[in-house]
Amino acid sequence: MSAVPKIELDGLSKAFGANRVLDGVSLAIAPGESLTVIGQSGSGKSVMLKCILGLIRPDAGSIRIDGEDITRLSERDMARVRAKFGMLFQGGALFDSLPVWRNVTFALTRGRNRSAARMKAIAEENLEKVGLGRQVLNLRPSELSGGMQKRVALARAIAPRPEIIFFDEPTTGLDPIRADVINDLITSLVEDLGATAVTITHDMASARKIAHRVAMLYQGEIIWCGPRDQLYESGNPYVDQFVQGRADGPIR
Ligand SMILES: Nc1ncnc2c1ncn2[C@@H]1O[C@H](COP(=O)(O)OP(=O)(O)OP(=O)(O)O)[C@@H](O)[C@H]1O
Repeated sequence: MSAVPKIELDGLSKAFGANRVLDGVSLAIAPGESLTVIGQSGSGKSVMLKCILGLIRPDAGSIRIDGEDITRLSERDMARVRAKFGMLFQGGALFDSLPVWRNVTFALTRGRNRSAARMKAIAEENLEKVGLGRQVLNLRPSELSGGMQKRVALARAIAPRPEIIFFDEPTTGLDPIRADVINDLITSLVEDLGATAVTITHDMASARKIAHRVAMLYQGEIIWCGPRDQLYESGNPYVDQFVQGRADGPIR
């Protein structure tokens, strides 16, 4: 790991009333690393992600991006940090009232008036990276298949060339073959862009394929973090039960 992690969480804690969701999460992610976060439903994966994105303020602990603690930044400074982030939302979250090219360039225009021809050219270039042709530029998202919509959402996430990309369950709802196509795309995009990637997933095949390392969140803490090829031989009974999807074991 290089001297300054791209993302560093230290003692991150967040409770909602009596519900202690994050209870001292510590994790360092190196520049260019792809990390996958696994854990049961309700274990706090999304809350962790929202803390990093600055959407939820943690109760304690620090979040460093390129060494800068972002937990107490003003909204204006947070906007500067957010410009480093790209996000692929669960379900794509495309705007159906806008054609594909406007969806892809959404973060680039941010309501400003930009040349449509220039934006279409950028959309085309990014769609090509995810294997879609110019024939989809003027279509509405609802005119595309689910797999194609995911690709458009991916093109939108990478269009601003973010330094850090967050993927929230990128393969959910896709058949295994399409899911694997998305896994390959994520792997090559992250490599191409040299981006740091954090992916939340319930899909173990995807976790193993796209991650350099996998971290498991359980009862508010990272209970295991290791290279993807050790996921099935972690020696940790909680991880074992989870990745094998067994009802029996220490997790109730
Ligand atoms: N804004 C909020 N207010 C109160 N409780 C919240 C809020 N956001 C999340 N929680 C609670 O935090 C816990 C963790 O939720 P979170 O969405 O992070 O789980 P998750 O691991 O992402 O689950 P899933 O895999 O099902 O998406 C849950 O008990 C949830 O009810």
